[in-house]
Parts: sequence; structure tokens; C-alpha cells
Amino acid sequence: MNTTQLVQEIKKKKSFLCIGLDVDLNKIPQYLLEEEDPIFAFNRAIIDATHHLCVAYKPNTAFYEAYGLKGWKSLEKTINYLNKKYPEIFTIADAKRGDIGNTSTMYAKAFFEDLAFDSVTVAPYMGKDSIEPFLAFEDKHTILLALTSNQGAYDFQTKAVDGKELYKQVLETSKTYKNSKNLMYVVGATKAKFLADIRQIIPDSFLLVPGVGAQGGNLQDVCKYGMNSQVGLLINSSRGIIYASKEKDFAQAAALKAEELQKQMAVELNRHF
Ligand SMILES: O=C(O)c1cc(=O)[nH]c(=O)n1[C@@H]1O[C@H](COP(=O)(O)O)[C@@H](O)[C@H]1O
Repeated sequence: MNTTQLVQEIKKKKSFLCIGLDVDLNKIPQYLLEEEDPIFAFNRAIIDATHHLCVAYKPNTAFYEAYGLKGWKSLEKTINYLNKKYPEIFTIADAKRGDIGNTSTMYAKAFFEDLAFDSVTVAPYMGKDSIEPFLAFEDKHTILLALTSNQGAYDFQTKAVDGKELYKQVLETSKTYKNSKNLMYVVGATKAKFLADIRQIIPDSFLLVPGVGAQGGNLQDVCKYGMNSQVGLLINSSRGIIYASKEKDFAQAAALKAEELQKQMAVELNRHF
């Protein structure tokens, strides 16, 4: 899926919501544990109940890898289900990969070819030759960590190197990479005030913004400082949506939480467009 199609979906659904599928077997309704594949059963129900309210889903691979082979199978079934039943949805493998070139190529194949995700999150620390192998997949998107939502972001990302903050150097340098038009960036919702500066450097890029809900980020602030002429935002919430209820109504409860965010997004879209 390209960004033109993504923007069309955002305008059609009046939503730039990304739902994080971070499935923890201790937090899902316990009766689902009797299913052959509880993680997939949970995801399928959440997706069926919420797909009209969001434009993207983001499984964080840690939550699948934690369950070994079975977890990876659940991830595969989830992405296949999304691609087959809801091809208009933008899919993000939140894997935070990145390594020397030939290894990055294998990571890219895993998520773009074998699992057929539209995008993958990548850590920028190893630089150009660790990122360009992902960008070599021209019809896919590479989502680079720029300024993350956690407290540890202040350990390195906001520190000045040669007079400029590291996260700004990541943004500027990455623009020189081959096929950089297919880059998106992660900026935490908890860092909304930084978005004005970030938009000076990358006015046109899409941003994946996690950290509303459970981490306390504010949707209105993110829109105020981060929205661009093509919307340019995918705001993620995981726990705040998918764990709204542990009972039989869990999928409907998740849809209500998603709808709360979608309605706030519709207000923001009306304000900006
Ligand atoms: O890359 C990410 O998605 C990410 C980057 C970041 O800076 N902060 C962050 O929370 N995330 C991910 O976004 C999701 C946030 O989940 P909730 O806090 O439950 O909404 C998790 O999957 C995190 O791993």
C-alpha cells in the first residue's frame, strides 16, 4: 500500500488510528485459552470488531516471539488474515530490527516477503548500510525510530552530538539514503512538543506515534504540532484498546475504545481540512 492510498483511507474513515496487537495470554479473556490458537482467535475478533475505525494494525513481534514457534504461527495467521480480508489496512511489523547489510536484507525478507507486511520498524543506530537494505524493497515502508516515547529516549536521542540533537541527525541523515521517500518515523506521543521542530526537518513524512492511552500521551497535542497537509500521522494505541474487557464482550469493548479515539481524530481532521 502506498501513502496516497493510506491518506485516502484516512479521509474515508475519518481516522488515523493504528491498533497495536500486543497480545499477552495473561491479559486476554481466559476462555479463549481453550481455542487451538488463542492469540489468533483474539486478534481475529479484535480486527473484525475494529477494522472500520482504524487504518492500520501493528503487531509488536515481541508478543509473538515470546511464545516461540506457536507465537510466530499466530503472527503469520494474523497478517494473512489482514491481507486477505482487509487489504485496505496498512500493516506494521513492529520488530525494531537493523543490523549489518546482509543481515538487514534477511530481516527485510522476513517481514516484507515471507510475512508480507507493508512496513517494519527499524532502529537507526547502525546507520545507512543497516537501513538501505529495508529501503531496497521499493513498495514497502521502513519506519525509523526517531524520538521514542519512553524515558530512556533522553539518554541518547536528545543529546547533542556536534551541536545537534541525535534524533535530529537521524532525521536529517536518513533523508540522504537511497529511496528515502519510503521512510516513515516513530515519534512518541509523550514527546508531542518536539513535533514542531521535527516537522521543520521532515515536513512531508508520515509519523507513527505510539504512547497515547497507557503511556499518557495526548492526541490533541500530537495533532497540533505534528499534522501536515497530508495528515501525516498514524497514532497507535495497544493496551488502551485491546484490553478494554476480559469478558465475552472484549471485542465490542475494544471497538468502543477505538471509537472514542476515532471520534477525537474526526474532530482534528475537520479542524485541519
Ligand atoms: O515502535 C513503536 O511502536 C514504539 C515506539 C516507541 O517509542 N514507543 C512505543 O511504545 N512503541 C510501541 O508501541 C506500543 C505501545 O503500546 P501501548 O502503550 O500499550 O499503547 C508498543 O508495542 C511499543 O513497543
